[in-house]
Amino acid sequence: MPLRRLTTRLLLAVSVPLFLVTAMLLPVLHVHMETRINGLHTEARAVLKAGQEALTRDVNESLNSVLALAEMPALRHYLATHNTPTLIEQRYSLSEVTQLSHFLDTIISHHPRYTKLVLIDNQGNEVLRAPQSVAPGAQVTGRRHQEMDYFTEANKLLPRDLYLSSLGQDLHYELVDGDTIPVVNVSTPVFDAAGRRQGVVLLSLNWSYLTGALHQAMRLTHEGSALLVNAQGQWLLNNTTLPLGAAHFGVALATLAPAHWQAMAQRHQGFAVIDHQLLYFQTEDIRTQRYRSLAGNIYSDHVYYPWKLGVLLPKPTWRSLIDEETTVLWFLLLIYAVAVAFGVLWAISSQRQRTLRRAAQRHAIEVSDLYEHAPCGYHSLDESGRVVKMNRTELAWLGYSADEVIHRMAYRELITPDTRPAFDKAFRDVLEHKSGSAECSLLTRHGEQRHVMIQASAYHRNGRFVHSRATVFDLTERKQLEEKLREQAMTDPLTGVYNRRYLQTQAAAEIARSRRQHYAIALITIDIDHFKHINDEYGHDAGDDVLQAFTNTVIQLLRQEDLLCRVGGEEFAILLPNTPLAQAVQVAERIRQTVQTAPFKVHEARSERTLWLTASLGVTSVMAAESTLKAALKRADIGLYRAKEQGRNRVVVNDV
Ligand SMILES: Nc1nc2c(ncn2[C@@H]2O[C@H](COP(=O)(O)OP(=O)(O)OP(=O)(O)O)[C@@H](O)[C@H]2O)c(=O)[nH]1
Repeated sequence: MPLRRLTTRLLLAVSVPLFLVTAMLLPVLHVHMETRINGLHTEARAVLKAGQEALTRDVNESLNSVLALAEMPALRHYLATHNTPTLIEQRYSLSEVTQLSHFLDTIISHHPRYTKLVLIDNQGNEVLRAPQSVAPGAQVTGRRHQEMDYFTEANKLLPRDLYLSSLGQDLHYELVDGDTIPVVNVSTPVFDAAGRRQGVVLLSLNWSYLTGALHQAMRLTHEGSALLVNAQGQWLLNNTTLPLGAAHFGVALATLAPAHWQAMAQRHQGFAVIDHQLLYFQTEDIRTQRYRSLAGNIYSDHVYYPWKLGVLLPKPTWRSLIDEETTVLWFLLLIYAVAVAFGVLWAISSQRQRTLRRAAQRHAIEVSDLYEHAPCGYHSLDESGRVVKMNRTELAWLGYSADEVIHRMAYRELITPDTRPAFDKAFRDVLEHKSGSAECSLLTRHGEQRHVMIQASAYHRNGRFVHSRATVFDLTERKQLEEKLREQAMTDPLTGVYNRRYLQTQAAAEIARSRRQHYAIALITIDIDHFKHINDEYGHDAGDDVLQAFTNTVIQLLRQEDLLCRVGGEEFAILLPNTPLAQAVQVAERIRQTVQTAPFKVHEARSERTLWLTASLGVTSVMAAESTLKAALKRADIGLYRAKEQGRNRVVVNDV
């Protein structure tokens, strides 16, 4: 049972702290998570902005380059000579062509952003290309560009207008240094100084290079990805984007990642959370960015020419949060460990406290039982002597209930008036000297007295008297025993009447009283005649029987206040208070006559025998001047001897 309780407590001790700590930490972690998510939004916006600006800047610079080339006098002139063949030999030497070609080669080769530059005359014929090594794209056959959109569309434009070939839909690829790369063709018409149309300049942009620069500008880590699609949702990056799987230039995002495309297609900009990833996107239309270039109008083969740039960042999860901040994890584990440790300590200590409490309760019950049922009384009194505590033993002695005594009675009221002074002194001693004792008599509810010894001490707390603690010993039995012993010492064991010692002590009191009350005291001594003969004839036991029977006979002849004592073997004395001598003589005579006529039965071996006795008596008065019985006894004895001498069975008065 205790093991089960300990197990339950341990479970509570572990689960409650865990629950509390979790309940406390959850809001904190939630706020932390919110902060991280807000930070992620800010980061996504910043990354998106950086990417968008980089891409726009690069494209705009490219557009400006095309416009600048179209306005180069040498290039204009070169195209003009082509449109007027007769002028070729006149105006352009081979070295000049070579020089122009080298110049353009230098420009293109120093700008990895471009793949090629092509000069096309009004008929769609390619008149110059830089660098020479770049092969035509898949859809460019030969060196004739009459059918190509970048020629046909640009050839219709006004000066400083630009035409961008499509991204994605009609893809253009070129073989550059052995790699097939997507390109974006930018073309613009070339006019001579007279405003005559002389051809078209085509600049092909290396889209792989531009998007590579985009990644760098966005500074994406391996966890983030860039998304770039055109208005139709075609993938415009030539790389592999891990979260979305393998992607290549021109693939439809709707196929690759339907949810992402759905989110991006509905709005121009915004964000969405897809599969624990945060997608931020923004639509950009380079044609509306012309204020950043020198272009007039920018055209393309579609009504709209936007691209949608997006950034995909993993949304933080609890797991990622913890992985990132291992210190926090350890801190959390530490808090949990501390909470659990405290809980376990609490469980063990509370179990121990419970055991100790139970032991203390048992001990208290035992102590209380000992206190309540001790063979002696216990009580405590306050400073005024009022009972504040009393055990059942003492309550039983007194015959009161606890409710009647405790906080209701002063202990003094329970003590007989004659012994109160002793109690008062002892209580004062306790108050002043910390201990005291007194022999008192308790007055019970039923009016009886109980002689007790009280031993008390004071209980102090912080130097102040709180209450007394008293032990009460019942002396009644001891008193009774003492009385019994005293009586035994004063009583003749054979006959049960008092002995000589008692006679002498009691006589002194009687003499004193007679003196106070002025009455006479008489004394009679009695001796059985020839008692030795009874012993000798019938045995000692028969003699004892005779002594007992004799005593009973005499007692019946006396008053209650007369005192019969056995003062010798077969010799008795009777003290007669308030008795004049004459009356005493009458008593003595009555005794003599009764003894003479009374049959005394003695037991022999198997029979009973009746004996007849006589007794001799001496009578005297106790004189007023005598304080002891000594002289009176002597006088009575003299009277007795005289009676013996005169033949026994007679009363002789000796009152001189
Ligand atoms: N059975 C018995 N005999 C006792 C007791 N005390 C004394 N006696 C006897 O009493 C007798 C007293 O004898 P004595 O003093 O000679 O006197 P007596 O025989 O009575 O003769 P007188 O007094 O002269 O009449 C003795 O034999 C004692 O032994 C007693 O307690 N029991």
